[in-house]
Amino acid sequence: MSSGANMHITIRLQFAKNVVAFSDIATAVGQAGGDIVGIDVISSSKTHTVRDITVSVLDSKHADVVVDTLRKTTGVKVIHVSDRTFLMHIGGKIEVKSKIPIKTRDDLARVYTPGVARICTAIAEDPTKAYSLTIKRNTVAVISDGTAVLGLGDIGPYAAMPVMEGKAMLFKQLAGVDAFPICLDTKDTEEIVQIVKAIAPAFGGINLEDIAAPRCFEIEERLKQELDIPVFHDDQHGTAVVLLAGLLNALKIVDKKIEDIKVVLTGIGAAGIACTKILLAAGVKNIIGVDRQGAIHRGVQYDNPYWNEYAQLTNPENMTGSLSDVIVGADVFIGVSAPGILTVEDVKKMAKDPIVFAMANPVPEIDPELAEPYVRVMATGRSDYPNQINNVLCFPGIFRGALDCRAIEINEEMKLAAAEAIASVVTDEELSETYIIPSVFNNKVAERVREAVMKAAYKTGVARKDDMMFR
Ligand SMILES: NC(=O)c1ccc[n+]([C@@H]2O[C@H](COP(=O)([O-])OP(=O)(O)OC[C@H]3O[C@@H](n4cnc5c(N)ncnc54)[C@H](O)[C@@H]3O)[C@@H](O)[C@H]2O)c1
Ligand SMILES: O=C(O)C[C@H](O)C(=O)O
Ligand SMILES: [Mg+2]
Repeated sequence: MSSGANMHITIRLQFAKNVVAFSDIATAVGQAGGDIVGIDVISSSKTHTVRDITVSVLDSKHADVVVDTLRKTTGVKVIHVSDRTFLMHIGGKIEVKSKIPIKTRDDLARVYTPGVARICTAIAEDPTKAYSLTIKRNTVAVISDGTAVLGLGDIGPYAAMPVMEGKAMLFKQLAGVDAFPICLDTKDTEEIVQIVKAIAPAFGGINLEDIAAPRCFEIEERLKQELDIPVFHDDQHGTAVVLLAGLLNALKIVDKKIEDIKVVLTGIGAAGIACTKILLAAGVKNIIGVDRQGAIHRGVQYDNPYWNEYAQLTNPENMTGSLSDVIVGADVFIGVSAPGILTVEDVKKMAKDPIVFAMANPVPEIDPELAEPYVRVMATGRSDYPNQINNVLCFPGIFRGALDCRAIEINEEMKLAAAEAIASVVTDEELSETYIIPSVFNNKVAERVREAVMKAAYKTGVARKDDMMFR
């Protein structure tokens, strides 16, 4: 399975009219397995025509096959090939816009010097005014060091930017939150903590993203202690919240109780540890974590201190061995690890009505099409299959709620409330094997999450804004 399902490429071709007809070109594309979904005439002379053809292909390898076929077709010259996804990224995906135009000298004197000085003085006298007089109240920093980007791993801060820009787009579109992507060229915990603290005045919240474990745990802990605005590591808590929402609904379908299930979870990193903790808090008793070298168990001293703690909290029967060994009889598989590590044979060893959440991005632990015949409920992190378990269902709404009540933190109660809110969007009548979790585009999600999170924030005393509605 590729990362580019439904990929479209646009090929600019010049062809000699007296040598080749467009129908020959279409046939060549078809024989190479491509599907022409759009044609634009760019120019035409007596002898030559230039056209852009948009072709649907399976993945980048398949794209090369189609382009090669055209290159070998007599009379055809491939001028260039572009990929629609690449085109969408040219120049980046977001920009800053002013709310008010500066048309006159008078406007200038208000938005800028000298008028702005009065505003600055007011904030200097009362720093809480930063919430009413600056972008702070609606702005979140999306911070990454580029070390655990999707499932691509440590690809660095430049390569991480497109993901962070995408997160900013989602914050804005789904919850009206202005988010700014900041990718740091350092992997040093202390330096990251100091940089984030130093830039915090502009922001009402900090969303940490794609920072590898175990460093991400310390960074988050330190920032939570040292800042008075919410700090939330999306890959840990956003994922955990959405996973719990999906699992609560999937268990209704298979009619199993959360206390009775056996869960096997792969990838004991940022997402895996947080998912495990939320599941334990929600009542799961038997959960076994598996990383590269097998099941995490007591009896080994791990270099990673978080794994030693993990072994204490999980694996009640202290099972050892590989994923294939421990998956026997499991009711639920959760993957937040790497592509293709769960086999069909493994799925066949699971208990009746298996639930498989293969959430590695962009390529899941098992190809849903291979797993499909053997599972009862299948979910992935992807948008091109049903049941997308992705933290995008959580982070816009949870920050919307936290910003609106000016919460000092996002605590456990707020996360559990968010999970229940997401799950509740799917009604009992709607619930089915292919609909356990609402779509990213369901506009009820962010609003429900916001309300539930604010309620929990007021209840737990972390909201700073007076709001009689939630008292
Ligand atoms: N669907 C979602 O919403 C969502 C959210 C967060 C993370 N993810 C995905 O989960 C994965 C992990 O993300 P993370 O932020 O926790 O990264 P991470 O680097 O913190 O952790 C990844 C863990 O997986 C382990 N791992 C790698 N290959 C493995 C293998 N073959 N078998 C067992 N374990 C293996 C690593 O050793 C590490 O402990 C990524 O693919 C990411 O895209 C999905
Ligand atoms: O970015 C996503 O789509 C989900 C998640 O944050 C991930 O890192 O995979
Ligand atoms: Mg992420």
